[in-house]
Amino acid sequence: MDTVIDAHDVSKIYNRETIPVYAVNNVHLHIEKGEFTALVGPSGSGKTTLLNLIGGLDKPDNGNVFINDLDITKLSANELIDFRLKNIGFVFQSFNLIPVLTAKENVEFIMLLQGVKKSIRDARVKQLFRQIEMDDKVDIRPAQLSGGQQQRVAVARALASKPKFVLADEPTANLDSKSASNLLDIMAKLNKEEHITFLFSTHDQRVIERARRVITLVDGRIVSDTAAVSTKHEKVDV
Ligand SMILES: Nc1ncnc2c1ncn2[C@@H]1O[C@H](COP(=O)(O)OP(=O)(O)OP(=O)(O)O)[C@@H](O)[C@H]1O
Repeated sequence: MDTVIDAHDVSKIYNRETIPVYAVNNVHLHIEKGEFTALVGPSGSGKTTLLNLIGGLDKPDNGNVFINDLDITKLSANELIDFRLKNIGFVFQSFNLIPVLTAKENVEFIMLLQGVKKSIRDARVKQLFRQIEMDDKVDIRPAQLSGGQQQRVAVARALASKPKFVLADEPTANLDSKSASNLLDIMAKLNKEEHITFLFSTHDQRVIERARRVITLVDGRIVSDTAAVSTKHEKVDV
């Protein structure tokens, strides 16, 4: 098995000095290459905090986060920035595209920061826009795109530097059901055909139904971990 994410006994405690909040509480989580996994749970159960710890956007108070065997909790702030840029794709609830850039420029941006040469950038952008089925929208700015189209561009941007995995925090929260379903189709296709690993948090039942593994958090702890077998879900060890 090819483990991409190994969160080991990870905790994040807010307000330690007053009334402590155990946002993530002794969590162990393994994600293998090629997974399509949903993180679910009530509001405030720690989904965003856990994704931020795995993505190196925040540091745990206890425990370690290994990404392909590298303990990212040991990296300095600058090393983490570089590591994230090369290894992790992020998709946010609110799309977070840069408004003054076109769709193509948004997708190209990280490759420009990495000094990727133009011919390679152009080929990658072309391939990504084909994959998100938006070849005809490359030169359009985010404000002229629908929410669903903006989120598809955000997925393309997340994939631009060929990350080891994509973290998506409530990617369909701001989408109507047709756009949400379309986004899921594209993510599922990228997962199936390109073996892209996705870990996403969601409240959306339609998204949960599409996941192949569903991990439930309550009060910062994993309370269930189920693997889908065709349309059924089968319990696995937590
Ligand atoms: N910066 C912070 N300072 C203090 N408490 C925080 C902070 N961020 C999150 N929390 C608390 O940590 C807990 C987990 O929050 P988190 O945002 O991770 O939950 P969530 O499952 O993503 O919620 P939602 O589904 O509403 O987005 C909550 O009790 C929240 O109030």
